[in-house]
This record gives sequence, C-alpha cells and structure tokens, in this order.
Amino acid sequence: MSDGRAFQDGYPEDVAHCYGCGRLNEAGIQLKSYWDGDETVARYTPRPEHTAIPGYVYGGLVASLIDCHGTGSAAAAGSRVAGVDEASEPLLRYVTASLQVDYLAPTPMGVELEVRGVIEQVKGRKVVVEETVSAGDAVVARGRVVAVQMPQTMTPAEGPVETRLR
Ligand SMILES: CCCCCCCCCCCC(=O)SCCNC(=O)CCNC(=O)[C@H](O)C(C)(C)COP(=O)(O)OP(=O)(O)OC[C@H]1O[C@@H](n2cnc3c(N)ncnc32)[C@H](O)[C@@H]1OP(=O)(O)O
Repeated sequence: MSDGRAFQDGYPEDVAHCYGCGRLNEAGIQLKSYWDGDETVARYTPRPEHTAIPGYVYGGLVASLIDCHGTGSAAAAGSRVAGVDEASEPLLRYVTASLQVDYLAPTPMGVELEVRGVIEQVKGRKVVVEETVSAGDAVVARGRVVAVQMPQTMTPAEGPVETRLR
C-alpha cells in the first residue's frame, strides 16, 4: 500500500488466515506484497521444510508464492481502479479462480526469491496478473493468476480457526 504496509497487512482479520499470505497464520508463509511502480513485488526465502530434493525448492511452494502474490496484487489493483482509499478502507477481497505455473529452471534453496507481478487486466470483478519468480538473475518460474472478487456466499466460518478447518 502507499503507506509502506504490505497489501496483506490490510486484509481484515476474518480473512487473514490464508496459508500463503495470512499474517495470522503462524505456520504459514506470510507473504508480503508491495507496489513497485506499476508492478508488484514480494520477496521470500524458502524454509528447509519447503525442500523438493535436497538443495532445491518444492514446486508447490513456488506455486503458492505466485498464487498469493497474484491475489494480493489483484486486491491492490482492483481496489485502486475502484477508487478504494487504501489508507482508510479495506481492500476489495479476491480469491484465485485460475493458477497457471511454468517451471523454467530448478529453484535453489538458500536464496531469497523475488516474485514480480504485472497487472494485465482489471475487468469487472476479475483481475489477471502475470508473474515471474526469480532467484538472483535467473527466472525460475512464470505464472498467471486470474483472481475474482470473493462471492458474497464465501463467508469466513466462525469460531476458533482449528475447528473451522474440520
Ligand atoms: C483484502 C481482503 C483479501 C481477502 C482474501 C484473502 C484470501 C487469500 C486467498 C489466497 C488465494 C487462495 O488460495 S483463494 C482459495 C482458492 N480459490 C477458491 O476457493 C475459489 C473457488 N472458486 C469460486 O469461488 C468461484 O469459481 C469464483 C469466485 C472464482 C468465480 O465464480 P463467480 O464469482 O461466479 O465468477 P464469474 O461471474 O463466473 O466470473 C467472473 C469472471 O472471472 C472469469 N473466471 C471465473 N473463473 C475462471 C477460471 N477458473 N479461469 C479463468 N477465468 C475465470 C469469468 O470468465 C469472468 O470473466 P469475464 O467474463 O468477466 O471476463
């Protein structure tokens, strides 16, 4: 957001438990995404449990980074187009409709990964984000997220998070 906070820092508490980007999910990735000019950026260093084969990152983790950077970027871009005041109003809520990932090169462990997003389209309730994941100078994955505003029917379950998951 424009005040230096990550997009995900502005997610209301009832939707801040996502494994990839929820700041309240202590076991999760807690990805943080920001504007960088007209693009968006997030950085994350995978943990040992994110291993595929020793020395290389699990592809599902790479997909999670693309997924949550995509929905975060969609929330920021869609809200901006809708005239939401990022400083005082919650961002619009987006979920993933489509997640495409191409793995271009093995992703090394022990390196901070950079996820970049380009907003390809904002149309009605839909935002399309094109993304890359880089390890140093190497682009290791490309992705594309179609995010759609959360339907009114997709309301967060109530009660302690542990019981909501059953
Ligand atoms: C700040 C707080 C943050 C709060 C949010 C914080 C949570 C973080 C979430 C992290 C990411 C996740 O894991 S989210 C969890 C995984 N995702 C889900 O569970 C979503 C499950 N799917 C659904 O609920 C639904 O299918 C939706 C909402 C995605 C779409 O259904 P809908 O609402 O009926 O949408 P609909 O009108 O048909 O379509 C709207 C537009 O999107 C397009 N569209 C719809 N589905 C697709 C698709 N699979 N692939 C391509 N395009 C699609 C349509 O063509 C149309 O484009 P056009 O004709 O207008 O051009």
